[in-house]
Amino acid sequence: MSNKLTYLEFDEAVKRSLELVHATTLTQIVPLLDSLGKVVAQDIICQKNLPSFNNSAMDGFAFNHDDIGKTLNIKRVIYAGDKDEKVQADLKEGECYKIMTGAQVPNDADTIVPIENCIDVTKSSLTLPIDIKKGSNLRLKGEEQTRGNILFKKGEIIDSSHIALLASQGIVMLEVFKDISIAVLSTGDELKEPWQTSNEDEIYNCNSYALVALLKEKGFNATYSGVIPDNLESSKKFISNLKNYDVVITTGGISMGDADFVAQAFLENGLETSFHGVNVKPGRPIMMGNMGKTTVMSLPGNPLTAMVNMHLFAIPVLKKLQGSNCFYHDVIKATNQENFKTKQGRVNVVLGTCENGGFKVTRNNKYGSGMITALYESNALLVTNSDTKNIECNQEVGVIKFNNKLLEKEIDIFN
Ligand SMILES: Nc1nc2c(c(=O)[nH]1)N[C@H]1C(S)=C(S)[C@@H](COP(=O)(O)OP(=O)(O)OC[C@H]3O[C@@H](n4cnc5c(N)ncnc54)[C@H](O)[C@@H]3O)O[C@H]1N2
Ligand code: MOO
Repeated sequence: MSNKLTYLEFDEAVKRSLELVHATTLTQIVPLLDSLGKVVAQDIICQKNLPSFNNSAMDGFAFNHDDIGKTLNIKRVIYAGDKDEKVQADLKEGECYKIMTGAQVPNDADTIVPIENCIDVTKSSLTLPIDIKKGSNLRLKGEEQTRGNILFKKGEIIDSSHIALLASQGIVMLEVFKDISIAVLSTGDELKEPWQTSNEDEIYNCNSYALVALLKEKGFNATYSGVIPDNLESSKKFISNLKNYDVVITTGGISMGDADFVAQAFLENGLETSFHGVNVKPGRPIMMGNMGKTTVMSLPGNPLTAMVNMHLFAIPVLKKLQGSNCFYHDVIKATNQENFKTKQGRVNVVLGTCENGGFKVTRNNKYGSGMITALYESNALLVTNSDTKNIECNQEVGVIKFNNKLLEKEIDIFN
């Protein structure tokens, strides 16, 4: 326990927290669908043109644009999947192909007209309208992507749109960064596990479960590793067993209380503290550093604060360590719907709900750090700079939604 914490400025703490880690270099090969949510470890190069042959965007007729306005005989019908002689170019003057969406277009047709735009359509002939642009409804080989192009880059997080691209290339296995290993721990003799009986004077450990769940929501695999005991010797021993993890995240025991041994126990295990104490409300006691090859993130015990710190400070660091290119918060613009006050002299992190272009502060910003429901009632954070005293109704604000994707470039998050 230190006697007094020095509170680092928020910006500096964010900078230092990101400097603590470098992208992992460990990779693994995974099947296509198992790559969802993982960070890709190599550029993905186009191997098969998109599309890979000229094809029709409509059910209709493929013809030579010189024949516009004429009555044409239907040479044959071409279906999606037809190949070889069925798609050979063999139009004679005054002929066209009847063609289905996705079917190959022979080289002697340069334009497609949808069936409903033609005149006097019979089984064997039709008349073309005169107002058709050359090349319309013809999807050209390689117009979307050509072989050799980068489809997406190393460091991107695979989502369903990446899966579509990978499948379109016939890629069934790919290289992703191996999951970083994360241990989540609590501290405090007052804690009971949710499956235990708890008396009126005991509380349930909700932080560890909330943090493991939040990490899962963000694509990480964390292990709940127990409660660090509230005494220095046992804490030291407990922590010495965690050095194989890439990251250790703790909650509680890092403030000024007589039972706040966490910082000391980490220090005695070789922690090089990057900062302990940040000028932010809530979350002031937060501590980060490296203990050998393990990054340590000690968050305050108050449940609301622990989760807010996790969103704001910890997730970006973990994303960077996991190999993602994107580790800066995105901010969306919204209209503030209710006046509220903030504490000047500190960066404030304010909970609220961001919906339909509006931001509504939670409980008029009068909730406590120990609360659990205020977080449940919110889906976003608003960060003020230390000069801000209040946020006016109808003021445009910048908001960080809990489910935002992170960005490659840093942007201003302050209000
Ligand atoms: N003299 C001072 N006291 C405090 C300061 C300060 O600057 N000077 N800072 C306050 C702030 S701000 C915070 S936040 C808390 C953080 O303290 P700790 O990180 O040491 O957390 P604890 O004291 O261990 O616990 C705080 C609170 O949270 C409850 N808790 C802890 N772990 C869990 C858990 N896993 N699940 C649910 N609830 C948990 C714990 O019972 C306490 O009620 O310190 C202030 N004090
Ligand atoms: O960080 Mo504490 O939660 O401000 O009360």
